[in-house]
Formats: sequence, structure tokens, C-alpha cells
Amino acid sequence: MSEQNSRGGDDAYEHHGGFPVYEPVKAGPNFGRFVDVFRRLQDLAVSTHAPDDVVDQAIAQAEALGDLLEPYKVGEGKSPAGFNVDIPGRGSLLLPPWTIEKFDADGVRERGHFRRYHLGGNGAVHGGTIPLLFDDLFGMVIHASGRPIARTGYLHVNYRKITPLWDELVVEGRVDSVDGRKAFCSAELRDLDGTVLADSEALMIELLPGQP
Ligand SMILES: CCCCCCCC/C=C\CCCCCCCC(=O)SCCNC(=O)CCNC(=O)[C@H](O)C(C)(C)COP(=O)(O)OP(=O)(O)OC[C@H]1O[C@@H](n2cnc3c(N)ncnc32)[C@H](O)[C@@H]1OP(=O)(O)O
Repeated sequence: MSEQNSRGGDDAYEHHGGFPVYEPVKAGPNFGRFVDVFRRLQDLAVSTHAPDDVVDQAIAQAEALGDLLEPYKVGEGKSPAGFNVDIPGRGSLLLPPWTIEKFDADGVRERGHFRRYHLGGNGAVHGGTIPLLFDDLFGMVIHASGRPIARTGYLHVNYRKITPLWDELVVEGRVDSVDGRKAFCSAELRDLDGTVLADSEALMIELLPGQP
């Protein structure tokens, strides 16, 4: 992680606009399994049609699980979810389960798949999930390039082909050019034959001190 910001100083980098300084949150040895179990439940919640008594049992068990976990709620940046690069989707259930393969100033590459939870229509991935993948990737691209945290100004997505569920896919993005606070980025989502399923361009804008 660079200590230099785009203007050559370390003040803005340190402060990341109005963002808090995030420290790595160490996950316990079973946190990856914890996330997997919830991903399975997400898939099942949107792909089952169970009898009413089974739905009632599921509600009771899920409420008991909620009661078990509720006392351990913590604020943003204090949970291992979203901050563990060793776990697919960094351990965040919002993100699809993708794993970082390359992370350096030239760009970021991730590999993963979409699941039943991400279904849009007729077997294809939901069109809103793909910008999510790109948006998060561009956040990582900025991080990997050593620039301070940036917010997405715009995100353009071209849907070139149907993106399938479950198939292993690759997404790769980079900073193409920089103009002051503005970093112009691009990325492609490909299948393993190299076919482009979607591509994206985004403007990532470095935050001013105190900007949320
Ligand atoms: C410790 C372990 C770590 C583990 C790994 C974890 C790493 C994770 C890394 C990091 C995590 C955090 C990652 C967060 C980021 C994720 C990305 C997002 O999803 S962000 C959410 C969506 N985006 C918003 O909500 C923005 C909302 N918009 C704003 O807040 C403002 O618009 C803002 C701050 C972006 C800019 O506002 P202004 O007032 O400061 O600046 P103005 O003057 O408007 O724009 C600056 C320049 O950009 C151009 N610009 C702005 N918007 C534009 C647009 N839509 N199109 C074209 N140009 C635009 C303007 O014309 C101007 O250009 P000229 O300097 O004059 O050349």
C-alpha cells in the first residue's frame, strides 16, 4: 500500500477524505465456513418452495440464529465481513464470491462465479449484480494503484453477452489515466474462453479532506 497520494504527499492518503482508517479485522478459523453457510441459505431462500410448516420451522430456526448473533453486532470496519481478502467476496455476503488473483499498480484481477442468489431471468445473472462486481473491483483497483480512497462518479456497463450462473469467470480492471482527482478506469468480465461478457468504464474521484 503506497503512502503517497496522487499529488505526492501522504496527508490525503492517510485521511482518505472523511473515511476512517480501516485496520485489518482478523477472522476466526471458521469464518469462511460461516460465510459459505449463509451463501447457501441465500441461495435456498430464493430457490425453494417449501410447505408452510417447513417455512414456519425455517423462520423459527432463523430467528433463533438471529438471537444468537445479535449480541455480537459491531460497527462498520469492525466485523471481518468485507475485509478478508483470503475469503471469496472478502467475506461480504453483498459481494459475489470472487477471489483476488492479481492486485498491483497495473490492475486487479478476480476470479469467481455467480450463484442462484444472483439470478436475474432465464438463467442469466441479474443485470444489477454486474455493476456491483465492477464497482467493487474499481474500488480495489484504486486501492491497488496506491491512490487514496475514491468514490465512483460514474459507472458505465456494456452488457455484451448473457452472463451465466455458476461458470467460473474472470474480471480484470485498471486505471487508464489520471487527471488530478479523477482516475479513469476500465474493466472486462470474461468467460474462460476469453469471450467478453460485459465491460465497464468508470470515473473514480479522489475525496477531499472530510468528504464522506
Ligand atoms: C484493511 C484491509 C483492506 C481489505 C481490502 C478492502 C479494500 C477496500 C478498499 C476501499 C474500500 C472503500 C471503497 C469505497 C469506494 C467504493 C466505490 C463506491 O461504490 S462509492 C459509492 C457510489 N458513489 C457515490 O456515492 C459518490 C457520490 N458522489 C459524491 O460523493 C461526489 O460527487 C464526489 C465526492 C465523488 C465528487 O464531488 P466533489 O464536489 O468533491 O467534486 P466535483 O467537483 O463534483 O467533481 C470533481 C471532478 O469530477 C468531475 N465529475 C464528477 N462527477 C462526474 C460525472 N458523473 N461525470 C463526469 N465527470 C464528473 C467534475 O466535473 C470535476 O471535474 P474537474 O475537476 O472540474 O475537471
